[in-house]
Amino acid sequence: MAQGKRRGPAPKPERARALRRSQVEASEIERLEGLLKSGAPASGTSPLDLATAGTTPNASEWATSKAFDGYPLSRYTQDGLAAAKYVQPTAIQRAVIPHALVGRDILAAAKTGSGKTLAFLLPIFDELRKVGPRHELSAGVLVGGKDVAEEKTRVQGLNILVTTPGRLLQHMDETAGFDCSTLRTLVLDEADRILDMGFSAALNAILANLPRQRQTMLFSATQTKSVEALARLSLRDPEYLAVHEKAEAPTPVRLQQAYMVVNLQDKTNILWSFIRTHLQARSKIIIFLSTCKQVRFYFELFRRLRPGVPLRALHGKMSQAKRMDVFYEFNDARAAVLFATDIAARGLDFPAVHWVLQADCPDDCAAYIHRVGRTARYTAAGKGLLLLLPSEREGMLAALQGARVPIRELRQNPDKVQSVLPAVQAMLSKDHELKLAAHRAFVAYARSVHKHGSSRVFDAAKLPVAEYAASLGLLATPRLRFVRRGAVGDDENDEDDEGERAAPRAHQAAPARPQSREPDEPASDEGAASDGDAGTDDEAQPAADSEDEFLVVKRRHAAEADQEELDSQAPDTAADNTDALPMTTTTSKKKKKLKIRVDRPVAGSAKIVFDEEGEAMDPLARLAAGAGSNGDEPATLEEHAAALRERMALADARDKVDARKRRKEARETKRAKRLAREQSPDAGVELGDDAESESEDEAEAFGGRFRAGMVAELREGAGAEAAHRDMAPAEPATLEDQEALALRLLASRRA
Ligand SMILES: Nc1ncnc2c1ncn2[C@@H]1O[C@H](COP(=O)(O)OP(=O)(O)OP(=O)(O)O)[C@@H](O)[C@H]1O
Repeated sequence: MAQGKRRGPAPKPERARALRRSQVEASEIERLEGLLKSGAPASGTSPLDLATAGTTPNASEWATSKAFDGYPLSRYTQDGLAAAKYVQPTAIQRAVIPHALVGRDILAAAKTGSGKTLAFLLPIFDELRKVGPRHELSAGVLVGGKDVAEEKTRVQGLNILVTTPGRLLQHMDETAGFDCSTLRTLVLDEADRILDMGFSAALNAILANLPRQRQTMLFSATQTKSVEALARLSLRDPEYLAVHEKAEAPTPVRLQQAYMVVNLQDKTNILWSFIRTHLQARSKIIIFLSTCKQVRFYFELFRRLRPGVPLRALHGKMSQAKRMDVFYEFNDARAAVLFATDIAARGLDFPAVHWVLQADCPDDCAAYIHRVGRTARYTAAGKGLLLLLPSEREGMLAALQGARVPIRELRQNPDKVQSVLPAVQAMLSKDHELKLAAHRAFVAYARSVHKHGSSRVFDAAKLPVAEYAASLGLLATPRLRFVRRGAVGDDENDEDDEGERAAPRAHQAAPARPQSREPDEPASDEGAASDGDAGTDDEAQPAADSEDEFLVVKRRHAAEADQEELDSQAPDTAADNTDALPMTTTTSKKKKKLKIRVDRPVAGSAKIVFDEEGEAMDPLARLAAGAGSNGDEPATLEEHAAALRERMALADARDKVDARKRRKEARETKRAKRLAREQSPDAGVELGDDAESESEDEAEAFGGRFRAGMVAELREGAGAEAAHRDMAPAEPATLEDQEALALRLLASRRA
């Protein structure tokens, strides 16, 4: 068999395929480049304005396309868009993409949830096409909270780099060989925030290190003067594309916004009630608080109280890995509550968030807009509720009105506000960690307000600190060392040696416990409440009713008359009047019914309850553990504690009088004995022994023990007063005496 002449190795099939692919890609790039050159929008115009209604542009008029497939994007990018079901670009995308594709610098602003991310990602992806069709992509995310040493080994030669300014600067400074000289496109998302956070110096340093020939794009949802200044510094002949500039409001159209004026000390009840009343609707809720410590406290507290919905917490003190976990968990949840600081206020795109509750007033209007923008994203609807203290109302509303934010006043339906404070206090009394968390939350919040100074919105001097402490379950108000005397709260603040003083009663009335999880409700997978079932008393703890019954509409101002009705939130039409009722946490009827009877033992029995370790249980802890075991419980633990304190003071006074009387009697007895001895030597010995046992020292000691007895009573609960009175005159000396006393004590309690 004749052998043919060998002409070298035949091309392998893969090689042939690769060759064909690169030829196809090369010709595709050429075609797209041609389109980009011929159909680019004129500089200074917005493609949105160029678009003519109802007409389909031809290929060379791609700049006005209303569909992604009309843009000169590579086949890979088009396939990706189709796979992700992105068909029509949003307004900001239509405005930005045509300019961005031809490499222009851009300063863009659009409302939250309007699709800014894709507006800058698409041009980046297509830029990579130009880098080289056979290029293998490498991408990196550099953010704080990760292992920087490990990052240093991986940051070389990245094609796409997503980073925070601080971390980028760190790598520029510290990572040998970290090279940005090939950078072609720089995108700064949330540009205003970068500047707010004091990163302008860092940013200037970064810009100085980047190649001058680059495309730079700045995006933000709220355009500020500082962003414009940054644009002047870093952009070349930029396109200013603010697509919602002429919109009636700076917030999404499908967002319903309301505010409610509340007292600081009512927030715990309101938060609890809000969560409980939105259970049935299986809502996804984000609750914004000012500080990490508040987030921690409410998360830890509420998960122990088991509201019947998964709870999550997100704040800046968490590791990056934990943050990511929480992000995905909340992302995937159908119904959940996320307690968060402003770390979750910007850029995060959680799907289907129904409610954003700003429990603490945001720093400013921009912060408000970003926070509330976590709901009503893209075409979804959503609701936002802002809680304002009376002192914050004027300043914040003026700022919101100045920015044309359509917000109207609601007030809480007092029948739907559930008082959870008794349970909170009970929890704290037995859970040291939680008490510590409450203490820290209190100080952190006060500090956060204090740091604002006396601004138009925040007024530290007007904070009802003692009531607030009580509302976090603290029986004493933590000392605020950073507050000058009298600036926050009253002067007593600094006087207590322990750094604490007794808090006045919280602004709450009747008791109610958190409702137990209903059988069909999902358990909070953050861990069960440590004290078992939190109670099922339906009367004291209304069931999770219709979510909207919690809020009722206040009479609207004339200017708000045209605003879309929020009447679904106002089943109680009788409540539709301007004069909001003062905040009450339950009806006076309930208050009366459940009022504590200080002359009766706790829950009908003053018997001492021991825990598993054999320790006598604190009555507050006992109430927490057994709350709801019967319907005859005291009104509130706070009332209970106050009553006991009062009784202790009374008993203490009585004790002193008794002790004085006994000392006097002892002296008189002594004198009588001495006289008798002097008169009758036979009687002396016996009487003398008795006199020894009733020395003044012992009388003092008795007084001491009696006070200890009152402390014990505070521990045991109400109802032991009579027993202590009985006990007073005859302190038992022997075991038998003690047994006899114990029997008397028990008998008096049963009576
Ligand atoms: N053209 C589109 N078609 C369908 N969905 C889109 C489109 N563009 C964006 N989205 C979706 O809209 C949501 C919001 O987009 P994105 O996160 O980009 O908003 P944003 O303007 O950056 O908001 P923020 O300012 O709050 O960060 C995302 O879930 C995104 O997938």
